[in-house]
Order: sequence, then C-alpha cells, then structure tokens
Amino acid sequence: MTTLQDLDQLKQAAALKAVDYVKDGMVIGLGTGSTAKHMVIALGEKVKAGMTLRGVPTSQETAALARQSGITLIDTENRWDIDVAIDGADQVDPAFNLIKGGGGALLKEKIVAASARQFIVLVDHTKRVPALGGTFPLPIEVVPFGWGSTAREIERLTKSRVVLRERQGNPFRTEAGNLIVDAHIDRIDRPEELESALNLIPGVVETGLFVGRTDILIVGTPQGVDVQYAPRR
Ligand SMILES: O=C[C@H](O)[C@H](O)[C@H](O)COP(=O)(O)O
Repeated sequence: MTTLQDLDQLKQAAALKAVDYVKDGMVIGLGTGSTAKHMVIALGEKVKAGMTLRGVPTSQETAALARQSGITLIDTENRWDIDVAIDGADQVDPAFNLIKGGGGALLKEKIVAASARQFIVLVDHTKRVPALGGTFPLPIEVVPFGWGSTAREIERLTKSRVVLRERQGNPFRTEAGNLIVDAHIDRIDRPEELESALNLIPGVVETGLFVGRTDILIVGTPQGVDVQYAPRR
C-alpha cells in the first residue's frame, strides 16, 4: 500500500528533478500545492548556493514560502517574462492534459502557465489516469454574482452534479474573491471542447482544465522518477 508519506516522497523526488531545468538568471513561475512546495524549497536551496532566480508566485501561500526560502519575487502586477513555470496537478491524462485547482489556485496558475516559455508538471504516479474526470471533480472558478445560475448552466452542459466548494461551512473564496464549483463529471473525453464551452458560460472565470499546456511531465513513481516530453501538438 502507498501511504501519504510515500506519496509525499514521490512528489519531492519529482520536484527535485524539475529544478534541474532551472538555470541561473531565470524567472520561474511558482505553482501551488503540496508538490509545488517541494519545488519552491529546492529552488531556495539553489539560491542559497548562489544561483540568481526570480519567482512569480501563483498564490499567497507560495509567495510566503518563496520569501522564506530566499527567492526574490517579481511584481505580479507588472509585465513579466517567465522562462519556466513548474506546478503540480490533480490528474493527468495520456495527452498530458490536466485537471488542476484542487487547492483553488487555478486562475493564477493558468495565467502563469500560459505565459511561460515552458511548463513543467510534477505529479506522483497515482495522478495519471486514462481520462480526466471520474475520481476527481473539475474545479471551475465562478463570480459570486448569480453563481447558482452559472452552476445550473454548467450542470446542463456537463450533465453532471455541480457542487459549491465550502471550507469550514462557508463558501470557499479564491484569492480573486470568487467561488469555486466542482463538477463531478464521469469522464472527460474531449477536454479542449469542454474547456471552450465552459468558458463561454457567463459567470465562469476559469476552469481547472489545462489542455495542451504541459511541455514536460515529471512523475514520481515507486520505481524512480520518470521524465516525459509532451506529445507534439
Ligand atoms: O489549486 C491547486 C493546484 O492546482 C495544485 O497544483 C493541485 O491541486 C495539485 O496539488 P497537490 O500537489 O497538493 O496535489
């Protein structure tokens, strides 16, 4: 049986491999979550060893960890030029499409991934799935105004149960002040089409589908770290 501690070690192994792709002087998009945390700490070690790096954090949590680790952060409300973004994911399909947003950070994560020259994704082996959906609901960030109608439109489109995310009995708020609804979709066969259709619903800010964005997938497995380059697109 794989324990949570074992999985954390596999995430850390993937993160340590990812920092091999980071070179002196780069601007790094810093993802969010328990896997990305290992990467930020590892980058901090590189900085302590003399490397010059600057980071673009995808959450306040990551920003705090990056500062503690000695990584200089760039002004996120100015123009940026990101060399490589490194982040975790909740699910990965065979074409390296992702579901992200389990922690609610999907909006900034997608903006950063979209603008980076290279996007490296870190997962443990349990997150690889034959098709997205099923075991992990799709997070969708929506504006609070009329969120119930937005959720109903999402239900109509996806023919799935759509649930408002809560934290400690209250609606979960993203850093942008929005809500998250989780769509329990059995199987997402055409993620690109679904992403486009969801983005056309008024009130949808962004979805946790990351389609065709992954350049390098680094998987921590009990047999070692597996590095795979995205299929050509
Ligand atoms: O909103 C959270 C992010 O998309 C995370 O990168 C994703 O949920 C994976 O998180 P973890 O590495 O903690 O499993």
